[in-house]
Amino acid sequence: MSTISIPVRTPALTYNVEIGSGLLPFVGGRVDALLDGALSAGKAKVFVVTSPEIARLWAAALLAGFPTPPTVLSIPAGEQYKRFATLETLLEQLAEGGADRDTVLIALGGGVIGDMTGFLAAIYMRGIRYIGVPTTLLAQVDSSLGGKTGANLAAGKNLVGAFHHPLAVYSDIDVLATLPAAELRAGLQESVKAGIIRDRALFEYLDTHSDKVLASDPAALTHVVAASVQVKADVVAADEKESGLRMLLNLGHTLGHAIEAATHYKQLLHGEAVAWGMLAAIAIAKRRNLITVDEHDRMERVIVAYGPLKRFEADPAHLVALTAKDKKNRGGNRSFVLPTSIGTSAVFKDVTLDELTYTAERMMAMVARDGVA
Ligand SMILES: NC(=O)c1ccc[n+]([C@@H]2O[C@H](COP(=O)([O-])OP(=O)(O)OC[C@H]3O[C@@H](n4cnc5c(N)ncnc54)[C@H](O)[C@@H]3O)[C@@H](O)[C@H]2O)c1
Ligand SMILES: O=C(O)C(=O)C[C@@H](O)[C@H](O)[C@H](O)COP(=O)(O)O
Ligand SMILES: [Zn+2]
Repeated sequence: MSTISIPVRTPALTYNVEIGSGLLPFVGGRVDALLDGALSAGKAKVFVVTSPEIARLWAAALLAGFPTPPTVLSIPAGEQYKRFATLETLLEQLAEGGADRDTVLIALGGGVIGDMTGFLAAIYMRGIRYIGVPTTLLAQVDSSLGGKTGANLAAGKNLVGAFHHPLAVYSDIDVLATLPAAELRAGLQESVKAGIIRDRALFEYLDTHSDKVLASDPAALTHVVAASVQVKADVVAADEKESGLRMLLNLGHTLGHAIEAATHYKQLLHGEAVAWGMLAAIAIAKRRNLITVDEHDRMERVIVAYGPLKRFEADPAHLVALTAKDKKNRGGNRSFVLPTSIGTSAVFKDVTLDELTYTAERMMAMVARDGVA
């Protein structure tokens, strides 16, 4: 089996994101080796956190590779469960199951499972280790690395959490075969984002290979996952805690997160909300002459190609009001990520309420006109 390993370098540790087909049955052995044989020696317990549907599809292949059977904890699927109530249930289950400071958690699932398992690992006994086994395209290209973990509040997206990196990430491209098409498309919007902010070659690839990518061609998906992970690994290495450069990974998220909160995390997938947020951001960039009309139209075409852009209900003024909760805001100023070309971007602290209102109203007009039911 040939795999690609991409290191994520942080001040405290360096870990690898391993990407390949047929990786799942080998994860147990790799984790045991990473822990110097602690699993086979019975010195560390493993808890796999997942959801019933993912467990049905992929848990057997993962569990078979462990020297001793891990305990499986299951939570319902969906963004609306990325909440404290779910975490509390899991924390009690860890304690009842005898998890201790040597325990290792495995996140088997998409970004919701990954963000919550990472947060569990950050707070259980003040911090234990975890491993990512991402099963959605979104989690493979973005959420499984970088150490942002957390949960949502009614007031806003990801308003609680901790920076806590995994020990390693194992991305098996084969698991994407069972992913619903809408989830694949939503995840690919984070790759489009990575291309727009920092990697023109990735953007061009997504533009010119959309047929193969959307048909889940394994070679095409492997390329997209590896290139997206490289973008994120480079950004995280330069700015782990998001004091500057890392904000670029938030392109489309200022309004995207506002849409998710306004719709109570129920109407759109995260990547679908980010797609609308990116359309809004490129509209501001065009209006400011940061990008040419041609660049704008090409970005718009690629975002739409990886759509469909789903309809949702929200009041533009409410969306703008929700951006006040954005974690990137500092000293009363909003930080807004805008592209400056295809493959470059910057953080702007002078985006006005008028610009936000213009773009939110324009976006809601597009939702009404072009949004897919
Ligand atoms: N921490 C980060 O850096 C970061 C980055 C991007 C997104 N996120 C977060 O990630 C979350 C979105 O993640 P997501 O898009 O993976 O959604 P998700 O975790 O909700 O998973 C999507 C759906 O796909 C199902 N599923 C997962 N794998 C499957 C498979 N292989 N086959 C069939 N079904 C499968 C899940 O059960 C779920 O119903 C959001 O909460 C977002 O905020 C975090
Ligand atoms: O890793 C990052 O940094 C990102 O911003 C990646 C985003 O795709 C992701 O949705 C992240 O969860 C957003 O984090 P937040 O800090 O804006 O809540
Ligand atoms: Zn995101």
